[in-house]
Amino acid sequence: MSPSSAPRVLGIEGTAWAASAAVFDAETDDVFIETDAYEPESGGIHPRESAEHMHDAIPAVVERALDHAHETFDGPDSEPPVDAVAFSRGPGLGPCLRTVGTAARALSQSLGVPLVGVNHMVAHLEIGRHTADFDSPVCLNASGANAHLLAYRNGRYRVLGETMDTGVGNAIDKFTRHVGWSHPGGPKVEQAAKDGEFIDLPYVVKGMDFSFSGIMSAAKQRYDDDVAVADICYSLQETIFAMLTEVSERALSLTGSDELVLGGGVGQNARLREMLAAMCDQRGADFHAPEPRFLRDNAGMIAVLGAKMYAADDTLALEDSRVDPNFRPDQVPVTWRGGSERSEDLETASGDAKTREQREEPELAPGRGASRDDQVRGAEALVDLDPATGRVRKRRKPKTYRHPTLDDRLRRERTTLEARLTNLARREGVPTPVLSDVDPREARLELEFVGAADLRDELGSDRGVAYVRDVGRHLARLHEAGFVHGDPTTRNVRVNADRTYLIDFGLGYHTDHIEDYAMDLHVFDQSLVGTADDPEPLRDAVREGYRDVGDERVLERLRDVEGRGRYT
Ligand SMILES: C[C@@H](O)[C@H](NC(=O)OP(=O)(O)OC[C@H]1O[C@@H](n2cnc3c(N)ncnc32)[C@H](O)[C@@H]1O)C(=O)O
Ligand SMILES: Nc1ncnc2c1ncn2[C@@H]1O[C@H](COP(=O)(O)OP(=O)(O)OP(=O)(O)O)[C@@H](O)[C@H]1O
Ligand SMILES: [Fe+2]
Repeated sequence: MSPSSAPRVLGIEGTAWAASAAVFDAETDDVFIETDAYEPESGGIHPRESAEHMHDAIPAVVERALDHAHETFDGPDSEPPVDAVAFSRGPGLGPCLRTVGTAARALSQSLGVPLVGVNHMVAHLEIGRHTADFDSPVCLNASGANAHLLAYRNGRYRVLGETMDTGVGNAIDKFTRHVGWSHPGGPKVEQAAKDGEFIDLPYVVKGMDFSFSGIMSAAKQRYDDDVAVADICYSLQETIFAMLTEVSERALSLTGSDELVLGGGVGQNARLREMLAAMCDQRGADFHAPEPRFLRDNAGMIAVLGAKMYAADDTLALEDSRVDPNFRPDQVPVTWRGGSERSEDLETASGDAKTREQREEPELAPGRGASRDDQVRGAEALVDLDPATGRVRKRRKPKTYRHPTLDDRLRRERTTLEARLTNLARREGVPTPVLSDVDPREARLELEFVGAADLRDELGSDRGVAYVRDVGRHLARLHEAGFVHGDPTTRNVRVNADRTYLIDFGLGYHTDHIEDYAMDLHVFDQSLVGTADDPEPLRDAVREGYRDVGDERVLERLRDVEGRGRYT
């Protein structure tokens, strides 16, 4: 029997705190959700307690979902009221996942319908794509145990950037535990932030990766130093959410996408949504956040993605249905996109996106005439080419989503750093644009125009591998000299027939830590994965180039960075 094209699917979720069951009917687009939340009496989530909660609560929520399925089913009584059972296979807490996996297997057998194993993080993304009716958005997952940026490319959701330590919700919850507030802390911080004023806290982004450990220790320290808790909450939100918004903008800029969706429990925060909406508005992109019941953990998103997977025949044999606490979104072969799914829309939508990108981001080419067209919009800056002088003027414009104090600080600091490190890199033998003027107060630079194209657009050319090898050598030279680029992406490299230039050093800094050097390579690696059709030979090439000049220990550390499961 071939899968129904408008299936009805029962979903079960239980990765951490939400014991949840849902029924999705693809025909009516109706999603019925029943959730029983685990609320720890003290501290954070205890894996064993929450598994017990799953054990006690799952049967009841499943029963209510099944009742609903029966009530809304107009087929014969002899047939099951759903076509498949979908469940969260991971990531999540092992004991919880196993409880839910067992329930899902039993149910699929007793109903006599196939089992579908859903990646929880991909479900957070797909529910946004489903409710927005977007085609190929960048997705910001802002949940408790995770925080990452995903974009679809060649059959997978690629991780463009992610937290280097804890998930965003967990970071906030750790602060509120320190203050003595009960779990979950996110809503309490949102409430307390209403009466706060801005104080400086560490702001850490590395390309499209980011880290919360510095800001969380600083926040706890401020609390111990008697700084008003409202001010800390307000500033935590302003800083953390600005980081997430900035990396989202960078992902839009790098991929050329003009659609952003939000997923995850922290997405219920109004200030985060406001910032993302303002950023998208400022750059002419579309933003969508699903309704709150689809943002926090819920079985509705599992049922919706389960239905897409079921329609694509992507079901699991019982013996292959093991759960996986470290299940990464980029491990999932995406079977349900393209092909049958809205292929016409796919074409039109990507066509539109291209037109928009061409309008906003015309190729920079010297001597192309019409000055108004010679403007490129990066994630941070507007870059104008003056055809008369062959120079570019780069201006970091104020970002309306950011608190003005933070915005001012970042734009000035980065402009100063960019000027200094661009020159320093050239002294180390790395081709960079010659600087003719810098004005930190106005966050403005004047630079030589370099290269004929962005590396992003030349990755598939004959010289792609050679360019990338150059980048490996260049990064090694910077690291040998004691600093990092900070944002080495395929858009921050300009190339022509005989040179490979590094540009945009605004996120660079001096450091002698191997970890920072490895991170620099990791950022470039992720941008290759996000922008190349065939990234593997290029990933090898950057390592080869690095090995020519740099320290082998950095490459060893890079393997370490890649191997880290970041589900803490
Ligand atoms: C693997 C899975 O178990 C895990 N689930 C999870 O983290 O639950 P989720 O519902 O997506 O997010 C819960 C987090 O969302 C935060 N949160 C809830 N409401 C919030 C608000 N208004 N502002 C900020 N954070 C909020 C909570 O503090 C908590 O840390 C995940 O998706 O990472
Ligand atoms: N000196 C230059 N010569 C030629 N092209 C340049 C130069 N500087 C910038 N560009 C072009 O403008 C684009 C954006 O510049 P840049 O990366 O400096 O801005 P940004 O806003 O910091 O970008 P992002 O943060 O997205 O990397 C580059 O990808 C490149 O195409
Ligand atoms: Fe989640």
